[in-house]
Amino acid sequence: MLELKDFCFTIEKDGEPVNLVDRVNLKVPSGHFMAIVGPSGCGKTTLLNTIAGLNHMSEGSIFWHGRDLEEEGDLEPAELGYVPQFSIAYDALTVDESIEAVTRLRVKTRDLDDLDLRIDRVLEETGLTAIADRQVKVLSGGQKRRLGLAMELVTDPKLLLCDEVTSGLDPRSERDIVRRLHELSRRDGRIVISVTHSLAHLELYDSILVLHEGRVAYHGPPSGLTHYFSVDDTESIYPRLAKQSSEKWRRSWLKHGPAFYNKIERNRQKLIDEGKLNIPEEPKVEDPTDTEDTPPPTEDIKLDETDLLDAFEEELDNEDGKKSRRNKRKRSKVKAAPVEELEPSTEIEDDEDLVREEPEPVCTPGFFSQFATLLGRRTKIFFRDRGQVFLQVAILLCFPCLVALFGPQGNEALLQYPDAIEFTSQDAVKEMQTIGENRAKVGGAVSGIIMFQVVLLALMGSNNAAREVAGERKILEKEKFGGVRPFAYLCSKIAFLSCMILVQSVWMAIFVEQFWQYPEAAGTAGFFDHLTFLILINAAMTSICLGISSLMKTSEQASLLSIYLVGFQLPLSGAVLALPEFVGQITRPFISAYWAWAGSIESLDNRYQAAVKTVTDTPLESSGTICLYVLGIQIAVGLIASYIGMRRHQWSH
Ligand SMILES: Nc1ncnc2c1ncn2[C@@H]1O[C@H](COP(=O)(O)OP(=O)(O)OP(=O)(O)O)[C@@H](O)[C@H]1O
Repeated sequence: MLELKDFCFTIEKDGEPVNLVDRVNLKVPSGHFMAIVGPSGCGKTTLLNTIAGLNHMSEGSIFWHGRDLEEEGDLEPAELGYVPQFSIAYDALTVDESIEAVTRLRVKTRDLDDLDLRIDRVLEETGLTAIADRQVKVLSGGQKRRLGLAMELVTDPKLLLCDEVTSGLDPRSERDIVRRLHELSRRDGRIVISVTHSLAHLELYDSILVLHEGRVAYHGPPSGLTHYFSVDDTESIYPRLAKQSSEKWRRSWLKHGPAFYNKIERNRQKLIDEGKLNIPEEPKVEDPTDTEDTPPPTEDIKLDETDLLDAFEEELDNEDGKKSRRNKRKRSKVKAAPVEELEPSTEIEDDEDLVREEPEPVCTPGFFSQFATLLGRRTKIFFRDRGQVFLQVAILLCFPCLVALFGPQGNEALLQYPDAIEFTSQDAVKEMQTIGENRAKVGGAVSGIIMFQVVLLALMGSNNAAREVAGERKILEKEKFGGVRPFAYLCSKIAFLSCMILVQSVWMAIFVEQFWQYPEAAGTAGFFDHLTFLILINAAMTSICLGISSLMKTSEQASLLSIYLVGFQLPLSGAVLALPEFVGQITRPFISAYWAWAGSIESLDNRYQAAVKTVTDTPLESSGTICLYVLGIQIAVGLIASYIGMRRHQWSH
């Protein structure tokens, strides 16, 4: 049983509190299929999200089988399934792979057979078996919704919340989904709550909750809807709702709620007696008006309350289609059709299958298991996306080629000043001038080649990470909600991006080395120091852009900010033009390119260092270790920002 008492979700608008969900009192017994309907913007999704815990309840209480979730802790991720409006599967994966990944992330399975059994079960329950090896990107809208459903069913949730899973579907697919949800509510006492725009197929639900401006206007069986609202058909309900205030509707429902609950309970009891609901006996539903005084009947609405209740009760006893006392009114389009009269779905199991063994409690897998699954999935998605692979390979090959073009300039021999300088002849002056020009030229080329490598690797780093989290934010939010640890997610990103960083940086250093020999000091490991700085600049930009990607709301914002960040690296590094001293002191700590450039120059042969210094007025950091530390700090800051961003709740529907 799910029970809401004076359940509110409040926001601040212009400094005033506004209840988007207002004092909702509700009881939903086990094995129940409920629809939430109402005009656009009435708060259906907000109510669903607040029940799910995605919005924090402002007031009231929520009970799950008598347990106060606010005080005694939330539902376990496995107990709750939430099917959002958007697709939660990666286009590049197949149906089977998507379900497998989500099972591995959310369920600690005993062995591979157990995993296979689970996957096969949900494929069958959602009618996806025949298309299990099809890629998500080629699925129809209805198939994608069923996949979303399948991905939630892997944990066998006891409470399944669906947000407009039928919107935009053709009538056949819509009916198919509603029918499946109906079937799912008949198993293991599962409660299925579905927000829907559609007023079709309401007869498949056990109860309908009508919301108006965040308040309950009705909650009862579908058969009572038109009577309650004194309308001829369900389409007329919304115009009718608008005729009086939501507060009056709320009060009216509080008055009549008990009769409707009795009917819900009687219907349910009937299903149990007929063996169509395999749930344990539940205590009788109590009067929902216990929570507040029953208000006086509403006067504006011209409903004779006693009449209405009588008519309603009479109709309850007339499910075979006999006319009620209000027989002058046309029959509702949502005539209560007993579930057993509905045409059977070919893809739904027989009733005998509904009685299943008590499932084992589902445990969330550990960190390493989630990490391995996330990493495996990320790698698979990368290699499946041919466009992405092609782009990465093109960048990998072209960028070092661009740098190599300048190799010959950097290879030019560095002329030496004579030990004793005598400006006695014009030739000597000319020679000194030539040496000076040569030093400036070689120094400029060496500095330029290093900075070119650094900037291109910074660009690669930004390209690696800018969309990495923001591009899949919704899926991340959904998976966090399902029990995925943000730290496992972060580590999987670190592992995946580290491979990219190593390949790009090592290849850049080795390829360029073939055309321009790094002038390291004799007897030192200058080239490896340079390689380390190339790896670090790529890692720093990747890490910072990963942080940006995690903190930004959209991938467009993240990409734009990352591009600006790379764009500022070259001018603010001071490698081309020296910045005014005070500006340089302020900006330098944040410019990764400066530290990688300065660190690499520090590992050059002394003569080349001196040559570089002749072409730049920017003060060069004389300790490579400090450059290493600064880049290390930048990487750490980026990762911390990434973690904070990944943990942060950014659910949007
Ligand atoms: N976090 C929020 N902050 C401010 N306003 C919000 C927030 N969440 C929802 N709203 C507003 O609350 C109202 C109800 O939104 P909700 O999405 O729940 O409606 P709905 O009934 O599901 O609508 P629809 O049927 O069009 O999807 C809307 O006006 C929406 O703009």
